[in-house]
Amino acid sequence: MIIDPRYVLQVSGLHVTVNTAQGTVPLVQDIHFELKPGRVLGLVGESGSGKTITSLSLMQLLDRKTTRVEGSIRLNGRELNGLKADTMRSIRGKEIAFIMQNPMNAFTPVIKIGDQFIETIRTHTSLTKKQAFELAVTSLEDVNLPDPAGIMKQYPFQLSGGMLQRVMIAITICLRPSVIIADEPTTALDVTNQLQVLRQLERIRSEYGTSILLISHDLGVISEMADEVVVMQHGRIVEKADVYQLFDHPQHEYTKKLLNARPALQINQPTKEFVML
Ligand SMILES: Nc1ncnc2c1ncn2[C@@H]1O[C@H](COP(=O)(O)OP(=O)(O)OP(=O)(O)O)[C@@H](O)[C@H]1O
Repeated sequence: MIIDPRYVLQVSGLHVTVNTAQGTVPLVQDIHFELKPGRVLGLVGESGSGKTITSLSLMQLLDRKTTRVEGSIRLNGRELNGLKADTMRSIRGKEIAFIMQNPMNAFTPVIKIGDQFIETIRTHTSLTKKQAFELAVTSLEDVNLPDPAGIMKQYPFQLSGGMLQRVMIAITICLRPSVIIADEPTTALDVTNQLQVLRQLERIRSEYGTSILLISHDLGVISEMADEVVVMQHGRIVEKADVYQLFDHPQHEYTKKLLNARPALQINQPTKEFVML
């Protein structure tokens, strides 16, 4: 495979299979896409089309005992597929980060937010505890959370889902990864919190040049945020296009069906409020 410096992430020939009692089952097949610096690539498709499996395989987070990942995943030219778990741990968070749908799953319930935040920073940097605390507080301010020092002393369950999602974004951005994979980052949130989270992602992209792989079933969010879009069905990519091209001139029948199925209200509402904020 030729390494192209125009891309931060190059995924090529990605196949994922899982071992089941019935034998080996393919989950995603023949996935190819690229992510350019400072751009947002939207990944859409109905439930079960393979979006989460794709993102977990990029992060090398699938169970290595039961699943097999083939193909190439190059992050800034470096092959991630097959890296040792330890090496991958040092890359995850620092160079490629994951924002998941349910932020509660990202935190250990019995450890205070501040301790988890500081530990993540110190795992990837040589900062002292005090410096890491200061960086964490600045990062929480950055995502417009009130009373960051107070939040540092709280346990995850003491925060709302929207606040926790923004804490996760704060942790993600303070390490300035070159790629963020956001898997349905707003699905579990109410409209106000959805808009806050989308604004933060947009700010990270424009201020730090972070590339974002945005997985969403919400085509309103995708049309607002993405530069390019990949459409998945039954574990395969059926269409890949510039966002305007995809929405104005969808080529594949499945894409046309997805676009026709979107509720008119949902696509207009967030767009309007998003622009106003
Ligand atoms: N461990 C597993 N064993 C068998 N099948 C699996 C396993 N993990 C996932 N699958 C199947 O792989 C397919 C893709 O799942 P995936 O979670 O990637 O879909 P998705 O597009 O992210 O859906 P959603 O939008 O609902 O999150 C699904 O049919 C799912 O049932």
